[in-house]
Amino acid sequence: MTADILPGPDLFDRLVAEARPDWAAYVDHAFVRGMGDGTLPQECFRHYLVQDYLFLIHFARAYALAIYKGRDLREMRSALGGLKAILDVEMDLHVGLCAGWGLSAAELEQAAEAKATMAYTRYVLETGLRGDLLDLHVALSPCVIGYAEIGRRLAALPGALDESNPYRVWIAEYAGDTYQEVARAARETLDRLAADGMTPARFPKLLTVFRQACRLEADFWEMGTTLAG
Ligand SMILES: Cc1ncc(C[n+]2csc(CCO)c2C)c(N)n1
Repeated sequence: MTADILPGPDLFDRLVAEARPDWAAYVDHAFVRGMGDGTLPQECFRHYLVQDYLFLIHFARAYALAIYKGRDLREMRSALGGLKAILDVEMDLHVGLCAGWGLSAAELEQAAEAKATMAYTRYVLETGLRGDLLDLHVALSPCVIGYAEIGRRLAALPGALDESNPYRVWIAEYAGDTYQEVARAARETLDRLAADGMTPARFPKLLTVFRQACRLEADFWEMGTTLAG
């Protein structure tokens, strides 16, 4: 390794360390706390679920873009795995969760996209379009890895997983081993890409993308909290 190449490991931790206020505003948003103690108004959660359905569709498109941006078959197949997981598994899980909250598939399909959903998803897609695979994965990382941290934090709160908390299914899903493993793999992907010739000059640019994505995640919670369209 030459002196001007930063080591790959722990890129995600370094981004979080440099973006603390934005990260904290996202993972500790009032919407999140309201899920933990069960006080979040249920109409806020329903609004969030509908917008998250639209969000996941664009998220799938971002993984499709990651296939295109892959530099070899290994990277392309890895992104294909993420795309298939969303289209074949996550979307069905989400539609099932929505059904439990009284939201029909037709309702989801007809919903108008809120501005916060548009802003966040298009920012991620645009970052990936103009940049390389590392830019795209950094833009995706607050979403993929952030939800694992939120799930873990909430599950550790007393009573969060009790029968009486209407949000226990959501919390258990993200705190569960399957999702924690998805987040661990996303960290590994970042480290692998960063180890592949990332220069020190690159870090501030990636940090800008990371901070922006954290702010847009916080805006997504805010949209749910205020029922904004
Ligand atoms: C606004 C918002 N941010 C993050 C996630 C979490 N998430 C996004 S895609 C996906 C599947 C990864 O394979 C998961 C778990 C979400 N649902 N909504």
